[in-house]
Amino acid sequence: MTDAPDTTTATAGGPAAPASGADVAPAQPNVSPHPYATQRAALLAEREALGQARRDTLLYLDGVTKSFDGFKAINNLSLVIQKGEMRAIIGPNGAGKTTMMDIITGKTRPDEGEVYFAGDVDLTKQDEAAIANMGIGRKFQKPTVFESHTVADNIRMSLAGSRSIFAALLHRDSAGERQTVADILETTRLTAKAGTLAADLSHGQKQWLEIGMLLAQDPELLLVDEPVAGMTDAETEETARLLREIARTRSVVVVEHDMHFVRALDVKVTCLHEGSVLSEGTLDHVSADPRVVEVYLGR
Ligand SMILES: Nc1ncnc2c1ncn2[C@@H]1O[C@H](COP(=O)(O)OP(=O)(O)OP(=O)(O)O)[C@@H](O)[C@H]1O
Repeated sequence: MTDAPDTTTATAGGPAAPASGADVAPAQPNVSPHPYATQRAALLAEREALGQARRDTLLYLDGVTKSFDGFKAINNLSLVIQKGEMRAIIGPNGAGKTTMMDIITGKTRPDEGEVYFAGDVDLTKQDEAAIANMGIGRKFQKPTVFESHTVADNIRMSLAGSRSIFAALLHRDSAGERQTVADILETTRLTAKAGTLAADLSHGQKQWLEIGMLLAQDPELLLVDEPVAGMTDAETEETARLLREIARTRSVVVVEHDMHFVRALDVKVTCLHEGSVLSEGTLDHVSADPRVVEVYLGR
């Protein structure tokens, strides 16, 4: 039998007293705990430490697997995003980036593994609407704005929450709402375009507007899929600045292939491959990883 840590303190010649001193504990013989009890205590302590690590994170994926017709699109994927962190996700086509986002947002259910938000919320048990309501916003690659409405109205409609779009347009804004819209327009570089129809924006400005519409829902975590695809170089640079500003108050996960943009983000990078994390760290570290060069950057 191995020595086990004794959880009691023996008094000289007498029975054990509780370590914390106080008032309870009837007299007990001073015996070591059964080895199984010791193992169980160690297991519980380990679980408690894991639970604590999970509770300190905003997004926690562990051992996540998802197969489509026997093909593992996500394969034992583990990924942790801290509160207030921005993370860039890179990786070759088919690496599982979109499927990972689908799992986080409840569009796809994993076959195995844990997916937790804000410590304790098991996302695998929530549907898409509930996940959006609890503060996870997603921007797809193609912007979907209301083209026949002004930029400001697009943001007001997203602020409206449970109001219908029609009601939102008739609704008289409170001073607080006007300020929020103004702040979002400023963050998304669209103040001068507030009265412009969304249809008349450039592609890059439409992407920013959609980011603004997400911000109007006040998400704690933003998932952004290839935001700079099709943007000019100037728009790409501005998008990096814009996302860095947003990430001062929220967590952001950005999937992107444009390495100039990823460098401008200047954040930790995760490279996915065949549904798992292939490499993780600074962009310099990840791009110097021979495995990343082989499957992605060297192509
Ligand atoms: N609904 C589905 N049914 C069958 N296979 C799927 C489905 N969704 C994804 N896959 C497969 O899973 C793998 C991962 O796809 P996924 O779209 O997640 O990759 P990705 O990293 O986002 O790629 P890309 O950079 O091209 O967008 C691919 O081989 C894809 O064909």
